[in-house]
Order: sequence, then structure tokens, then C-alpha cells
Amino acid sequence: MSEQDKKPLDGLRDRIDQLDTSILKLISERAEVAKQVATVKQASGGDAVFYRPEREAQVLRKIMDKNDGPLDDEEMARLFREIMSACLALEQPVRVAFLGPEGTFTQQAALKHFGKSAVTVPMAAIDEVFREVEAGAMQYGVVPVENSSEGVVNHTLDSFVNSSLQICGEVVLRIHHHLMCAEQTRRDKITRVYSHAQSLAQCRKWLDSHWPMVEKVAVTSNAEAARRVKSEWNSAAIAGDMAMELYGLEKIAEKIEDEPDNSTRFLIIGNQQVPSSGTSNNKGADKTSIVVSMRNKPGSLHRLLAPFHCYDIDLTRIETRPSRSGVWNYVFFIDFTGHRDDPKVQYVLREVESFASELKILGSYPKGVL
Ligand SMILES: O=C(O)C(=O)C[C@]1(C(=O)O)C=C[C@@H](O)C=C1
Repeated sequence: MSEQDKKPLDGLRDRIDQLDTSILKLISERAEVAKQVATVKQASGGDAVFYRPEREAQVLRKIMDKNDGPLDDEEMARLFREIMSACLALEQPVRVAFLGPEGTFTQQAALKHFGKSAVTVPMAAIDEVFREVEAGAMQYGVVPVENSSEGVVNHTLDSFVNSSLQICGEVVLRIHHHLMCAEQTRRDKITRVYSHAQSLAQCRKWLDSHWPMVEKVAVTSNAEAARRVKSEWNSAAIAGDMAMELYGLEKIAEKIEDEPDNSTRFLIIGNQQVPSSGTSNNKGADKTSIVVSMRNKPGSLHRLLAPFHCYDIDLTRIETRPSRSGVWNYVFFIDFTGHRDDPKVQYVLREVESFASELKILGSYPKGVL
């Protein structure tokens, strides 16, 4: 580089150094304020609740609203997500149970939602995530609930029926599957592909056209698939970036999912009821999830849905699950927009309660921001 070229570059780097110093000071100042917030929360008595999903949603939405570029809104929100995560860790480190093992998409979702300062702890099964949070060993849990191509995760829905936990948030993750193998693998000799059954299903067409002869072996998770191929020479795994990095694997083919917008929705479960994320100048964007049991009578479903229509409440999902007891003939899981404190939502819930065998509010929570 010539002396002439160096001059403008030096000047720009000096400017970046000055800006970094200002950003550093401001982040430290913000962190000091977060410590004061923690003191106020502690002083209010009882069990202080440090993690506030509604406030985090407000902060991120505001940042996205105010951002004028050149970084795009999501990129900017991701930076603030990490700043808030570090501030929360100063107040109190959060421990989050997720459906393991290490490297699953659920761990990726947990880190996307809570940021990298959260401590994520793998659990062997969905019920274990629920149990650990119920027992207070973990403050929050993250479980998958539905995939855009494979549908609902029944195990998660069933776990809610007998649980006292509340849904505190949701996070949607774009799922990209890659075909990967270990360094020592003979790529021309691959005879087997491991993955979770759902991931094999999500990549079925791609596998049929590119690797029709390989044996497809379903294992308990994508991360487990990645762990297995690490020590084998004739097999490959379908998994995500996190598992690939964790086990030091090499990519054979990228983004092999059949549906280009394949995504999975995860729920954050905890012991707190989350207030509305609305503010005086922003109505907020919350969702509520309920489970309703109905007797097996003609017209029950129509009766259940009518109040939502009547009060113009947007249903975002409805699932039916077989009942496990005589009383619970039909069990409907319903998600809709609005918060349990909104008057319109309260009317609807009162009406549903008047004819349902049982109504349980699983939680009101901010719509996923990132
Ligand atoms: O506003 C609060 O209650 C805070 O604790 C501060 C803060 C933040 O850094 O903005 C940190 C953690 C909470 O989950 C929400 C927001």
C-alpha cells in the first residue's frame, strides 16, 4: 500500500477508534444502570424476577423502529440482544434448560432468545426440561413446538396439560440442514446417513435425488448424528451449523432442506406470568396460548371458535390432541394474538370458560422479535 493510500485509511481508523471508545463508555454506563435495576428489583421484596421478556421485546422493537441503517434492523437488534444478555447476566446469570444434547437447534434457539451470556444446560428429553424448571433447578426451559414442514411436536403439547409452567416467550429459528462428515471419511464410500427422523423427513427429496442408495438411520437428535459420524469413516450426518462446529465436521452439501423457508418455533417456559409488552405509544404485540377440553358433542368446535370470530381475535394456531382422561374428550391447543389482560381477550376467555370442561391459560407472551 502506498503512503498516499495509507493516509485516508489511518484517518478512518482513528475515527473508528474514537467511536469504539465512546461505545465502550456507553455500554459500561448501561451495564451500571442495569446493576441499579437489579438493586431496585431486590429491594421490592419477595422473589425478585430479573428476566423481563416484555421489556426485552420493547427494547428490541424500539431499536428496530429507530434504526436508519446502514446495518439492517435484525443485525442491529442482534447486537442489542447481546448487550442486554450481558446486562442481565450482571443482574443474575440465567440458567436455561434445553432439549439436548449440546449442538441441537434447540440450543441455537435458546441462545438466539437469551443471548450468549445465558448458561444453557442440555436435558435428555422434553419432559426433563419441564421437570427441571418446575423443580426450580433451572429458571427457564426451551422446547420445540412446531415445524413449518413437519407440523407440531406432540410431546411438548402433551407436557403442558399437567404442568404448572407458563409460556414466557417464543422464538422462531430458520432451520438449515447440511450434509456433513468427519475429516477421515471416504466420501465416495458413504453408505449411511444419520439424523433425527424429522430432519430426515425435511430433506427426503434432496436425499432421494442425490443419495438414493444410502441407508437412512434415525437417531435421537441431529447433534447425536454428528457425534456418531465423528468416529466413523463411511457415514454422514444431517445436522445444523452448531453441531458441525461442535464436532469439527466438514460440510459435504449445504442447505439441503426441501422447503427453503423451513423454520421451527420454540417456546420459552418458566414460572412467571409476563405482563403485556404494549407501551403508551405502542400497542405491543403479544400472543396467548390456551388449552381447552370439550365434551364430544356435535358442534363443539364451532362453539369454541365463535367467540374469537365475534371479538375479531386472530387465531394463529389450533391443534387437537386425543384426551387422556374421560373428562378431556377433546383437547384443543389454541394460540391467538392479544394478551390475557386485554379486555377483548378477557371477554373471549370468559365465554369459552362458560361451556368448556376445562380451560387453562398456558401464558401470554411477546411475539418473537428476532
Ligand atoms: O429493565 C429491566 O428490568 C432490566 O433488568 C434491564 C434489562 C436491559 O438490559 O435492558 C435487562 C434484563 C431484563 O430482562 C430486561 C431489560
